[in-house]
Amino acid sequence: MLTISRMKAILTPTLSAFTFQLPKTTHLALLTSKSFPCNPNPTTTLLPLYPTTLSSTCSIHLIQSRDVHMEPATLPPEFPGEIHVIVGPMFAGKTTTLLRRIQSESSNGRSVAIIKSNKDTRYGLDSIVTHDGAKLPCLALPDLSSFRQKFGLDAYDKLDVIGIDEAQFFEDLYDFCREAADNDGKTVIVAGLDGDYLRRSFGSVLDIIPLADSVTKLTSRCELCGKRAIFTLRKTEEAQTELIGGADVYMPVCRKHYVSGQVVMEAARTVLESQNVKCVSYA
Ligand SMILES: Nc1ncnc2c1ncn2[C@@H]1O[C@H](COP(=O)(O)OP(=O)(O)O)[C@@H](O)[C@H]1O
Ligand SMILES: Cc1cn([C@H]2C[C@H](O)[C@@H](COP(=O)(O)O)O2)c(=O)[nH]c1=O
Ligand SMILES: [Zn+2]
Repeated sequence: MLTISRMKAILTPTLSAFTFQLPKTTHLALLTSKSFPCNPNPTTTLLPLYPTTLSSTCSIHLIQSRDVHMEPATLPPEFPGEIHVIVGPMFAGKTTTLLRRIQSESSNGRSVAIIKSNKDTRYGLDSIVTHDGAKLPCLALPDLSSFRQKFGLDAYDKLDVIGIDEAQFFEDLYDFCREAADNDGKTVIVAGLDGDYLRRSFGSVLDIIPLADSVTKLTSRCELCGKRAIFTLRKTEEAQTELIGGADVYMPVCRKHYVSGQVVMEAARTVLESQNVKCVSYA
């Protein structure tokens, strides 16, 4: 087991970024359960070497620096990044908030870029557009892992802030955000739906909450009563999770109208489904 002082010693970056070197006169030994059969911990452990206290049945291998081979360690950047998450139902102002934050970062002299999913082709692929018509240029991509390559490696290095809209459509959201903030020092601002039309967790948006510096949940106005809307009701009978659309397909609703609306829509979907099944069985 690692003591606090040993953990501090390991975490204190007196080591180079790419090599893990032990001085030749080290009093540390890398012991595994194989080389040290009486070790109660079966995993590889860094332990102090105190030969006098060890049982004579144990064989010990003192590994000198030239023998140690470890994967290159990546130290955090000098200025670590940040992750800010904006969630809420449709029409809550997520894209508007993202645009404002990006514009404000840009006017503070920071270099910015916005990514959206190429699944949403409603307003073309070269800009993100709010339900009010405000827009900013963006890159529409199938996944986030292709961003560095598409944006250009040099341009990526110079980038300070990355905005991601429609985050629910990106499967690799977690890895991208972690790497961009932890390793590359970027500020990442993520906007997306926390829940789908059935109020189930949507894509990987909720997975990045543990990585986030801040989480903002926005609300809209219920289209049926004007109260605070926290859910998105799908007005059509389609049942698949992903269905691109705007006010023609969805409306923001309060809890009461979600529950009553969902009962009506579920009943309609069930009727349509049973009719489809009949059609298929007659065919
Ligand atoms: N029921 C609605 N139907 C259409 N537009 C709406 C509705 N409710 C609000 N809006 C408009 O949508 C704007 C928010 O748009 P946007 O930022 O694109 O939201 P989000 O990204 O959360 O879907 C609001 O400022 C408002 O003008
Ligand atoms: C609820 C819900 C939404 N979608 C789609 C519909 C829109 O194309 C986007 C959300 O856009 P917005 O910027 O938040 O207005 O997501 C979906 O595919 N499935 C759903 O359940
Ligand atoms: Zn309502």
